[in-house]
Amino acid sequence: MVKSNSVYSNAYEPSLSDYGFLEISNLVKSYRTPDGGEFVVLNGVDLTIGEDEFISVIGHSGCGKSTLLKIAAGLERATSGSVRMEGREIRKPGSDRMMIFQHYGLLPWLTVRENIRLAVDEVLKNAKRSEKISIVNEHLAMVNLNAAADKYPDEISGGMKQRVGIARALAIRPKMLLMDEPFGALDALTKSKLQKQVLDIWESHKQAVMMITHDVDEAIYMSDRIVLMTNGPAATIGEVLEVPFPHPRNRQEIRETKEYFDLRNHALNFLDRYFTQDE
Ligand SMILES: Nc1ncnc2c1ncn2[C@@H]1O[C@H](COP(=O)(O)OP(=O)(O)OP(=O)(O)O)[C@@H](O)[C@H]1O
Repeated sequence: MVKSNSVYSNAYEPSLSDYGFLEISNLVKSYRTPDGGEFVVLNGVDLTIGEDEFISVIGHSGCGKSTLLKIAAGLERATSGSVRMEGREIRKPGSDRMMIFQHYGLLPWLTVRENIRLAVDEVLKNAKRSEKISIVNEHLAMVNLNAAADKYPDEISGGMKQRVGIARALAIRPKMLLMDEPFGALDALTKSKLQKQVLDIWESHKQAVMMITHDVDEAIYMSDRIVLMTNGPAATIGEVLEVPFPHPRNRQEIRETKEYFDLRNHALNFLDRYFTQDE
């Protein structure tokens, strides 16, 4: 059931009950071209994600990573094949899945607090006012944004905006987080702090996560498995690597291990191979 061609697949063995939460089967996505032809973006993607599993997806630009994430979010439909969450076909966006984008997606005319509150209002329609206020406050505190709660997005830094996006996504307690290069626009220090913060939150809440990244170190530090995509058009999953480090992880400590070095080189060599094919 688990697609894993990895040389590392014996290093970390999650139990079978971890699997089957999100199931992507034989997924094909193509677009009509202006001349009436067909442009196949994804061809035959099979992937199963556990309900508390953190998956990273890496691949060269244009291979269809965002398309895959959008299909899982219900923002795009597959051309054929299926994407099921807890056995039900995903056909449209739902509050059980939340997306976090690289470019924040905040509403500029609402304050930090109001941006989070809006999502809570939309999803937890029947909750009491006091309950909603306390959920917003809890999530503001979780990402250390109490002091910025009444500021507008253009009054805060990129890292803070991304924290608002994360708090907003988490506040509605989705079963799955879909993150499209969530740290891509941040400076190195902010990125590292926020990666740790997201991992801390994930370790205490344990949702399914699918995160697109271009950063192999980020993928190894954060995820349980790393999905390596082949190049497009007609991209598919080339390999799935198991990350053999238990959570919580210490970034410095794991970096000094041979397993880290081998895993990193394996992923980079895979990407180099595909890059070279393109040249
Ligand atoms: N609505 C659309 N109509 C036609 N082609 C599309 C559409 N959306 C995406 N594509 C094409 O699908 C391919 C995959 O795009 P996608 O954004 O999923 O790639 P990606 O791997 O996420 O890229 P990047 O890493 O650069 O963000 C690209 O060639 C893109 O031009």
